[in-house]
Amino acid sequence: MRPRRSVLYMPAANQRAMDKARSLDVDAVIFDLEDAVAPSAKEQARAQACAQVRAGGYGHREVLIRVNGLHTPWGRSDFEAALDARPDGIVLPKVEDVATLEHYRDRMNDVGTAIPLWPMIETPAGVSRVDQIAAQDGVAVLVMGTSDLQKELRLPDTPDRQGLLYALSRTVNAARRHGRDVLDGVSAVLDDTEAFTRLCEQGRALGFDGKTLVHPAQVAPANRVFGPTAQAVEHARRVLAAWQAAEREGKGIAVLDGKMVENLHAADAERVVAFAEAIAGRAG
Ligand SMILES: CC(C)(COP(=O)(O)OP(=O)(O)OC[C@H]1O[C@@H](n2cnc3c(N)ncnc32)[C@H](O)[C@@H]1OP(=O)(O)O)[C@@H](O)C(=O)NCCC(=O)NCCSC(=O)C[C@H](O)C(=O)O
Ligand SMILES: [Mg+2]
Repeated sequence: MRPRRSVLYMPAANQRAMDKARSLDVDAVIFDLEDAVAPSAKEQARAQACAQVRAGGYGHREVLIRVNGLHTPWGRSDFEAALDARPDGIVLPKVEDVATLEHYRDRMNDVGTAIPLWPMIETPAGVSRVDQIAAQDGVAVLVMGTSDLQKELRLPDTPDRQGLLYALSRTVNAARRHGRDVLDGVSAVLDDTEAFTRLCEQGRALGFDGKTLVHPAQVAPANRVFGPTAQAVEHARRVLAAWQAAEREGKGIAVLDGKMVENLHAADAERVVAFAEAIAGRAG
């Protein structure tokens, strides 16, 4: 199990941010070559992102590169350079169909490499085809691009994200159906921890594994909300103990604190404990 509670973007043109990420308590970092980089800085950013991946030093953190789309002047060269640098994953913006993913996969086959793909769902077409996208070999994580999607859908910027709920839930459903992780989109709120925490809680309630972030101040709230609480871990351990005791007695069902415990509760508890152990191992 891989914790992906906090996944921080940074512009690959910003050397200082990429250096700083080595000391942040994030689960993953994304060096962005797409929207956070001005056209005039694209080539330099690409070279810096790849150099940073090669230099390493990010410890337990997954390191990813977000490339520009295939329809842009930089997309193909970004992908080639990323394949060469071998990050832990490649984030693909605005994926709308299976053919796009096949192109990337064919290219990886050509050069005999396989790097996990993290397609972004951030257009109406992407939302409509998200199940087919999630089903593709090589896809590890689905990433919501809520800023682009909000723009495409012409949605007002409301704190409850009402207009996005269909796309968010549809994407979570597709991810779960095909066994992928799924990340919520970014928030531009940098100076209001309470408001940002509420957004994380909404994402957690919708079923996301974690949130994509744009600033170090967002890391701690995301880790807190998307990680299991100490009480949840303690409860999960008790559920497992009760279930194992029932199994030893040849029973297919247990009772704990006046509540029925079935196989599915035990499986969920196992996942919570494994998640907590993965986070603890990561910290160590
Ligand atoms: C938003 C920012 C431009 C703000 O930057 P800045 O003014 O430098 O912030 P601070 O002065 O508060 O920074 C304090 C220190 O933290 C470092 N820092 C800041 N941001 C990051 C970061 N993202 N990663 C790592 N480190 C960061 C600063 O360097 C300061 O360090 P120090 O000097 O040592 O004290 C900036 O936060 C920023 O650029 N954020 C990322 C923006 C980004 O990548 N956007 C693209 C991805 S989101 C997207 O595209 C949406 C998606 O596609 C969709 O459609 O939804
Ligand atoms: Mg976007």
